Amino acid sequence: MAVYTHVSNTDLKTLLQDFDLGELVDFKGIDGGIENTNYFVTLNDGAGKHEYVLTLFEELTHDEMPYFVELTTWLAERGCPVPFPFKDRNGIALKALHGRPALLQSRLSGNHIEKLTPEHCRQIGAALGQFHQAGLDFYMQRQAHRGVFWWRRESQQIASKLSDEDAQLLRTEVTLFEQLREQPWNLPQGAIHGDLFHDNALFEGDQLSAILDIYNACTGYLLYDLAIVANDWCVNPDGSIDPQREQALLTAYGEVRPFDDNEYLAWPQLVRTAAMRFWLSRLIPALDPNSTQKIKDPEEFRRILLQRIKTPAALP
Ligand SMILES: Nc1ncnc2c1ncn2[C@@H]1O[C@H](COP(=O)(O)OP(=O)(O)OP(=O)(O)O)[C@@H](O)[C@H]1O
Ligand SMILES: N[C@@H](CCO)C(=O)O
Repeated sequence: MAVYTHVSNTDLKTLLQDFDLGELVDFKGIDGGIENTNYFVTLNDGAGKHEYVLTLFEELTHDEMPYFVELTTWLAERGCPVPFPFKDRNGIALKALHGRPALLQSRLSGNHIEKLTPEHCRQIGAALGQFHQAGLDFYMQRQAHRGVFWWRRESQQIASKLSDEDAQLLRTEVTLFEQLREQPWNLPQGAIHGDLFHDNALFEGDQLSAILDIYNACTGYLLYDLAIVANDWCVNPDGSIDPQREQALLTAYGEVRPFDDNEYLAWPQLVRTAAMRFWLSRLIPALDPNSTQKIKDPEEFRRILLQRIKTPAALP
């Protein structure tokens, strides 16, 4: 379960003294997630009970947090269904608990979807288009934590633990992305989510109600963000792509933010780069005997990468 840092009743009551949100009724650690510690928190403000989420950040530092506080507030104000942090009575959202950055956020309603349909993909495509449009004039920048510099370094460090074939596959993808960056394509960039897997979305019935876990957000190619979504939302368990779901995703996204000409050229590589990035981030803890992180299967993304190489992707 993803409670890495234990929060006691007293910790929480002390934190809540800074806010005017009500009395603590209940709180409970959340099972899902692998990076951060999350608790559902119930408060009573006298008029009734309200639900919140307390997140303690296990990897991000205090210095990195203002980007996320500002971005989530910015996006929520522009109608994106993202949780936003509450400010205490001094106007401060960013708190600290057990030395970790902590935020008390809105709890959004809805459930995770297990069986993805073209309609779910259409909705997430439109919502990601809206997210990117809303973020275009966002005033802060952040370099990706697991971006080009990270995968260049990590792919070299891990190579000795891989088969020659896999090490070569990683090297090739890192090089191909570097070649893409050198093209004079001027691909649209902005604030991207960076990890919009379907387990980071909630649906109320069949309506998208929340986009969660924005803490991989950074400044990057908008199309790369869409590639991350396509590789998770539109893929079958064997790594093959479901063309109907992918068509629904890309068409809905393109209706909100029409693609630039050069994005058509970049797409076949960006879906490969996105598959490589998650293959690598899953390989690192899986091959580290001392890792305390919950392990997700790296093979899934190796299969997707091979599939994307075998059948080059195309934007509609
Ligand atoms: N604001 C929220 N509203 C409703 N549910 C939430 C909220 N925040 C978190 N959750 C629930 O907690 C789960 C874990 O949260 P989250 O995905 O942010 O954790 P994480 O460890 O940061 O994630 P990841 O494994 O994707 O890195 C979510 O999948 C969701 O079920
Ligand atoms: N969504 C990521 C984990 C969180 O960053 C994965 O499935 O590998």
